[in-house]
Amino acid sequence: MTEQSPTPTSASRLPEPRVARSIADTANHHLEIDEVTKTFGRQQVLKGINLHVARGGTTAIVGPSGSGKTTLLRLIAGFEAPDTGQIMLGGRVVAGDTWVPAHRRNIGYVAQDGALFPHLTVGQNIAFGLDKAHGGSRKQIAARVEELLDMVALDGSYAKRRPHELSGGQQQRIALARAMARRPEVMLLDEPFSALDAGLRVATRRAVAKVLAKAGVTTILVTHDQAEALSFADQVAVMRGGKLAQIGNPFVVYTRPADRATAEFLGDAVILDAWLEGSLAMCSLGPVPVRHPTAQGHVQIMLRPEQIRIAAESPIHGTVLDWDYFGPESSVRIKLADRPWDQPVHPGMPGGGEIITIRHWNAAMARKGMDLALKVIGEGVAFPLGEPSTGVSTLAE
Ligand SMILES: Nc1ncnc2c1ncn2[C@@H]1O[C@H](COP(=O)(O)OP(=O)(O)OP(=O)(O)O)[C@@H](O)[C@H]1O
Repeated sequence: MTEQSPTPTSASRLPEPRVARSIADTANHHLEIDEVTKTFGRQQVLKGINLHVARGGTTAIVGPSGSGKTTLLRLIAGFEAPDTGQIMLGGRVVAGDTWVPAHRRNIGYVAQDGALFPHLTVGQNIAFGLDKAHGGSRKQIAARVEELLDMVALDGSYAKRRPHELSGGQQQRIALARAMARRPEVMLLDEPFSALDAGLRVATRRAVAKVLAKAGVTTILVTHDQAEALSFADQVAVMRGGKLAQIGNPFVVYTRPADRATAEFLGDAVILDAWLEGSLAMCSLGPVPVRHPTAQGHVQIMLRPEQIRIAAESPIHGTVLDWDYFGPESSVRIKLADRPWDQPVHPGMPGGGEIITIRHWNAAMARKGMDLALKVIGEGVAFPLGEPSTGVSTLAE
């Protein structure tokens, strides 16, 4: 192979990435948000949102604080009106040329703190969610409250308790029961688990997901917790600065993020300079295959830390700098060896020596100063040079 200079296929030449509106087929859309914008004062909070949600599907909107997630949820609920664009529910325009008020949209809403009425019992809180059509006699209301309690896996005796006599997770389940009382077709969950501690959070999230899936309710969860988004939803929409940067299934957005900022937001990322020809990137971890590269030449390649394994033998080496022990795994900081591969050197290519962080289950494998052989599993993702980093969760230094 002869030495080549970098070709001018750089970031500036690349078209704006197109973000598909949905991963579902068009016929199955329950909620359709098209070109929606919203400005508060002089701040444009939503800058042209396109998102389609399948009937009965679960979409997580994930993004940093202030990116516009709650605003979008409030527009769907009908608490705010978009400046431009259109929102359709079940094929009917609810915001745009016509306006359907919140109470006529058949949408349930659960807020971060559940917002239960402290002076009412659990039963009264849930019954509050029943309108006249679903209410009926006292006996019928009591039966429906019990049914809703059962739906969220709490027995009927809870109806007499007051909210302060419940755990945080139980309060959130009551808030969900109240929101389910009118049999909504769509449920909007605005960070409903964020006030719960880690263990309760996972259990409550599972319980809520089960209830909603069983009832076939189309669900949108807003969260700034990437792990929660990836585990809860069948479609993840990544929001940044009032735009959706990527929409895809959890596996795709995690393993093939559309850009560097999305990669870093969704989890730890090892990012290295690389030289890409065709679908093979040369970097300090050796040759790494890249699927559907959007750039060539000098790029940055992204790998998830779990893709970098300690091998019995490999031409790629690194020295352990230090590590953090987390019980089931350790996070190991490694300085890669200088120029570990026998390939032509391209201008702008690293000569090795970068510091990366990987994870390993066996802390004994990683002592300071130890020389480790490394190999890469799976494919990397190439980003054109010059993509800004969010500065979040970057493991490569
Ligand atoms: N009613 C309002 N009036 C003025 N500004 C608002 C209003 N609602 C939201 N904003 C602003 O819009 C921006 C986006 O807010 P939003 O609550 O939608 O973000 P978010 O992504 O949900 O954030 P967080 O994760 O912190 O809840 C923020 O800068 C916020 O201050």
